[in-house]
Amino acid sequence: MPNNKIIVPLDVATVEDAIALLNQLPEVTFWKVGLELFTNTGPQILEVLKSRQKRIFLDLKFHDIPNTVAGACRAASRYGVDLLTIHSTNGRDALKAAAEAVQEGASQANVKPPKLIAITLLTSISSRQLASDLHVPLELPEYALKMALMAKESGLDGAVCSPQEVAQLHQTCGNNFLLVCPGVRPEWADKGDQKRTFTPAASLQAGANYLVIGRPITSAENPAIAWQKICEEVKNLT
Ligand SMILES: O=C(O)c1cc(=O)[nH]c(=O)n1[C@@H]1O[C@H](COP(=O)(O)O)[C@@H](O)[C@H]1O
Repeated sequence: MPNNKIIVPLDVATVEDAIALLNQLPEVTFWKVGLELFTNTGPQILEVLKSRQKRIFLDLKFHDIPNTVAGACRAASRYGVDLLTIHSTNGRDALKAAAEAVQEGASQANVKPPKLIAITLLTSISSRQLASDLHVPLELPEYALKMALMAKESGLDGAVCSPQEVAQLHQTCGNNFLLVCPGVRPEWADKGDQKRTFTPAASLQAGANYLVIGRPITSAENPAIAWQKICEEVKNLT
């Protein structure tokens, strides 16, 4: 079912608001808990999601020195979530340390280790900003690919990338490297702060394993109808 490939972020401030979304969207099987909700309320929402048999993407985007990143990944892996993020710009040493720490944390808690995936380049950054703000002299697709390859070589399970780069990453990194794409916008939705977008159908056709789609659904006047429209768009895609 293609709609099992859509992850909806709980980008809200309170557990009550998160539960309201869960109730409005009972068909969503995979939810993302990110910085806003986790910083406000801690791990409480993870238990709510587990009690409803939902899959969980814990998107805490760790970025620090190897020892600190490893400690954070070890701790996060004890929650028994399905996906966990760190930034590829942590560098190779931290990525390797994080990959090991994920296994340690999960085995300490006797849970399945999460798939550890690295942000290649945030989907809110344009080619121009990559050059002018981040002072990266490479072309954006080449930079994203290099970040994904470093993550793969460091033992990570996959990467987060924009759908505009996913075909190239899929071709180079292979079928076993998980590719998760935010920056997904149906034709009828506002882009907001997202710069490198594709539609849901085009993102899946380009090879994304999962799509992260937030505001087009969660900020819609009727989230259930927005969800249905997106499911309709992707229904014939595998
Ligand atoms: O790691 C992420 O999920 C992420 C990486 C990235 O490069 N861009 C990005 O938008 N995200 C997340 O994906 C979600 C996108 O939400 P919408 O822009 O509302 O669809 C947000 O929760 C972001 O935190």
